[in-house]
Amino acid sequence: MGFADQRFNVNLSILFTELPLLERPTAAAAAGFTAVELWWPWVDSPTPEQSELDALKRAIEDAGVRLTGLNFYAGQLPGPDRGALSVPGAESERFRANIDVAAGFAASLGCTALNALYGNRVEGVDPAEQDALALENLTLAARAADRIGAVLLIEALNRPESPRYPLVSAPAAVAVVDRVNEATGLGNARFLMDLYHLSMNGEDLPSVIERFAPKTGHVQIADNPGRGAPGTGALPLEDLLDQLTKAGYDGWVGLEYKPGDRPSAEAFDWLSR
Ligand SMILES: O=C(O)C(=O)CO
Repeated sequence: MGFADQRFNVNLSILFTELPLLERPTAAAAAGFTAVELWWPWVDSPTPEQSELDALKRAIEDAGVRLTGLNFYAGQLPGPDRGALSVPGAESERFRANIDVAAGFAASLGCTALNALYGNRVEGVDPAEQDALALENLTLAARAADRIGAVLLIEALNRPESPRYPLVSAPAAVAVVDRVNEATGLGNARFLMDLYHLSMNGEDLPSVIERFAPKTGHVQIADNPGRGAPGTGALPLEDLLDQLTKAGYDGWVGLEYKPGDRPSAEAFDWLSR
């Protein structure tokens, strides 16, 4: 086994960002990829004009790539926001308004994985209140995902870069996955195992894989330190992905890393090594 045996897709919200959004799918195809994923591209707008959605859909179709993952509206990523669904008031309303738009867009491209970032803790608001709101919103999102035959992903981020995000360990994110599945009875909530974020939290990655591979609906990678391409840091990513395969994970692996001081098209040399 090895990198050659994995199905990689490119995250177009962190790679190829030197290009306008609509040019990124073609650039990913030119770099040899058949699938892409995206954070919600309109950071200020959970409900963009239909013409904007249509233009992105056309760009993805014309490039001949598949959209395999899409984040719901989550505010400004990778910061200062880290999601909207647990944030009472306007942000929660934006998330709710986005649910059907994001699910409709995903469905129009045959995308079957929707990632719902939880949101930061808000000072002065009881965490229990935020968690109750989150469960309500995640339940709505899971139902919308189910209507289009998709899974709802729940991701752990890392504490150093997202100190106010409450899901900063694999068990914490998986506990939310379980709560959502209990609430909906649908079973379509899954863990998004981002090996970079988990390693930043100091987690024992082989043991995370052993425990949680069966509940994992998507995997993302970047090396650590630096959130760069595999080989730029110290993570044994090839071995970890092999372990995931052996544990039964056969889904996509999202390349969610920064290209560094070079054009994104040159950030895939590790694949041919
Ligand atoms: O905000 C981040 O860093 C993410 O990984 C979002 O998916």
